[in-house]
Amino acid sequence: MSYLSIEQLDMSFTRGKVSSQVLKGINLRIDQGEFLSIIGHSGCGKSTVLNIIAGLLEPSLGVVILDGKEVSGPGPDRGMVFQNHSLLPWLTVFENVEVAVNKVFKRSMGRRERREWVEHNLKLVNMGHALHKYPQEISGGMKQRVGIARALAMKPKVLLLDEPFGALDALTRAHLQDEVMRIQADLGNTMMMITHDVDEAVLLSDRIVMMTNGPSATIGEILTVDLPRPRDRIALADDPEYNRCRRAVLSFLHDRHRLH
Ligand SMILES: Nc1ncnc2c1ncn2[C@@H]1O[C@H](COP(=O)(O)OP(=O)(O)OP(=O)(O)O)[C@@H](O)[C@H]1O
Repeated sequence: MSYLSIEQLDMSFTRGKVSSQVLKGINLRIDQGEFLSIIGHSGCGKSTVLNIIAGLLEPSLGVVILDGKEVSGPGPDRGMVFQNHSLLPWLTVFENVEVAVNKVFKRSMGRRERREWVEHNLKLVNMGHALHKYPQEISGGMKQRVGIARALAMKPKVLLLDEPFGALDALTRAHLQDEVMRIQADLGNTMMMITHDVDEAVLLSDRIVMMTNGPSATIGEILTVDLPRPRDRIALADDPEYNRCRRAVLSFLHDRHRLH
């Protein structure tokens, strides 16, 4: 059985008497430790898929099963990272992560152990130097690091990343992509990421899920990225398999499923 499976998912939003179908017949199976990206044109329903897995939205039809258990609401077994950091401005970097850790591990970890765990996770994303800074005192990339640390600190079974690097400049983005790859290699996390960036999808993913345009969007194709890890962005620029994958995604998005 797959670690995470999405079975026959349909989603419609209803306003008044008008109902619009956003997703139709989404089926997906994800293995433990896999890195999966979802790519597709704006508005096709990528965030809706992620929000259903997170338990923030209830699907009109179908189920999500994580580690043998049906998803029926939000929970700490699914960590989320959003494009725009969602840190609490009145708490320090340390406290932002601590709030989540206290919520999940108040009973199972002692006070000191929890504090060490918060620090450990912030060090993991190279934020050990800024524990007592407030969100407004750190850069956008640093805020995203804290968001990632906070999600990881809950020891989620799957990490859901909704365009986590979308608001960052190219250099910061590259640094964070490398860090996420390093963390995933170290910890073996199962990750699902939404992106609009073809290079990012190919660099990070084991598989890329390409969605058709809405309404009633579904999975058009799934591409397996057969590149060894660790992956080096510079070396991959001339790699035939890297370029084959890149072309396949670009062709899906721009030739076969262009927006009219
Ligand atoms: N709560 C909601 N109520 C009504 N319609 C919604 C709701 N959430 C999303 N939609 C609609 O569902 C469709 C898919 O939205 P979604 O945000 O999932 O797309 P997306 O692929 O993530 O877009 P983008 O790439 O621009 O972030 C859109 O047409 C959107 O307007």
